[in-house]
Amino acid sequence: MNVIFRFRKALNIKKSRGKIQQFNTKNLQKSRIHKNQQANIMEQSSSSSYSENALYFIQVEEGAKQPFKAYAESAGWDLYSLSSCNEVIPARQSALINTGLKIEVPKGYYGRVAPTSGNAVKGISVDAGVIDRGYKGLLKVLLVNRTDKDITIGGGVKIAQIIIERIFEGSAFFQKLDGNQEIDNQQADKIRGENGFGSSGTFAQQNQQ
Ligand SMILES: O=c1ccn([C@H]2C[C@H](O)[C@@H](COP(=O)(O)OP(=O)(O)OP(=O)(O)O)O2)c(=O)[nH]1
Repeated sequence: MNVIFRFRKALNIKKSRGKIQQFNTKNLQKSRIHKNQQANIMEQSSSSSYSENALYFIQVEEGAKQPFKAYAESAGWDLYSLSSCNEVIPARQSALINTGLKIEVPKGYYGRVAPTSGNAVKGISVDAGVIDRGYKGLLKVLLVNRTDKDITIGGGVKIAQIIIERIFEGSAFFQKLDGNQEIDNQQADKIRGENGFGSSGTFAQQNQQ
């Protein structure tokens, strides 16, 4: 699986014998590999073509940092706060921290945002964390402050990691007690787009009805 970091601006255009050579999926092999080889991530301009079998991290906000794999065999890519971040998470509360990135998850996978052990031992954990394929909104991390003191999340700090996991994409059936078989495709046909964080209903809303 290719892992690609797309810059908001087309940074990866290089001049070759007077011609402009632009990276796309056809010449990914020639793409400049990020300085840290262990990161196993290729930089690409935003105008390059798209493959549904690759993982893309797309920089959409100024100060968004490229995800990083610390070791070749790390399960996840580390995620960072925006360079301008200065968010206080009050004691025993949580806050959504923006990464400034969008993500394109490859077909057959989803992204799981998980805590890093380094943050967890300091009492900072992660909630929620399911990133659906087809989600077009900003990738945000729900950080939980489990300590009795307020914690300030500064700019460009490691907040979590994202692991890309396989999912089942076959048909689902609901068999009723009377033996009639129904397939409920109402939700499956909807396009998520930028909807998230309770767009399809929440526990609180159900209780209000
Ligand atoms: O930690 C998270 C969790 C979710 N999301 C985004 C991506 C995900 O695809 C979307 C919806 O998340 P989820 O399905 O968990 O939330 P929901 O409460 O069920 O919302 P919805 O009704 O919009 O599905 O929100 C994040 O950016 N960070």
